[in-house]
Amino acid sequence: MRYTEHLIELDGLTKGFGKQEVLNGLDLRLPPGVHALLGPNGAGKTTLVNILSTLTSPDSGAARVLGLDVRRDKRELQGLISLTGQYAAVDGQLSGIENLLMMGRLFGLSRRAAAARAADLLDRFDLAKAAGRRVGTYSGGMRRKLDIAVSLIAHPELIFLDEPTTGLDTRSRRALWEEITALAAGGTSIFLTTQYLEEADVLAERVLVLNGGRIVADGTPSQLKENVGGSTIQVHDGHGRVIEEIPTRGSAADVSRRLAALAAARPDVQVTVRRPTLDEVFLQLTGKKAA
Ligand SMILES: Nc1ncnc2c1ncn2[C@@H]1O[C@H](COP(=O)(O)OP(=O)(O)OP(=O)(O)O)[C@@H](O)[C@H]1O
Repeated sequence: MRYTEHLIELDGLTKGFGKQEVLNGLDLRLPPGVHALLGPNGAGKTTLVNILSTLTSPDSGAARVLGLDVRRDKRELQGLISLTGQYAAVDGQLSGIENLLMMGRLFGLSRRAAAARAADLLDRFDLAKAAGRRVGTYSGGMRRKLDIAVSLIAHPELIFLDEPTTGLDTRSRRALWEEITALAAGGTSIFLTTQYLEEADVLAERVLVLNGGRIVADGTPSQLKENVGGSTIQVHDGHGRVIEEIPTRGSAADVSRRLAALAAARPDVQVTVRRPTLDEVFLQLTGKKAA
């Protein structure tokens, strides 16, 4: 990476709207990689992404992205990042392919490279048939997919994806996951917000949970699961289906006590023990169920 060992650095970052404090003094150091920001509705995920991508100014504190200050070095930073989500600009007057080519050229791809990459992305996101149509005539879902494709056309240092797969069909969601994995393998960092914990689990090296204006958890998916502790004993029926889940504290003593009680009551029952899921981590940290 060009500027610093840190992808994102926050020091005492705050942001509010009127009397409402949304980000309440965030401190963070993130290395390059794929990172997911989780949090209940209204936690401030979009607000943080907007600050990091220079769309919104923080009230106080510092935010550096790729070593650049989001306020002072705004222009330079804008040339190194791309953003998709509710605010990304796709021109409704242009066709799908024209939007892609324009963005590819803006990011410095040759005409030929931009055309090849555009054709590949249109195909992956099932937009090839509509490629020549004005985007103004696209459905909401098609627009969303084009918005994502536009942000992926070049290889910026860092891509922000704000709830990228909300409302996408399964095929497009998988296509996006593959694109993210391929971009990350090529050295592009990704910062995504998501309501889908499975998405964070599959993609992210590091997961951050935002709640009540603060980052309440920060770690790899497995670290977060370990912190929750409590493995669960699953009881299966004769067909291998789980018919009951018995929560435990996760210690050998507690698991064996509960297994002993189960064995005494139902000696022939089949069991497995599973680690906590990211859903359970989220529930414990925020008191809310994920989407
Ligand atoms: N421009 C604005 N003016 C006033 N309030 C705002 C503005 N933008 C966001 N907010 C408020 O700030 C809080 C955080 O909003 P934000 O969109 O960042 O949350 P989020 O975590 O992205 O939520 P969701 O998961 O629902 O998308 C909300 O209470 C929202 O109403």
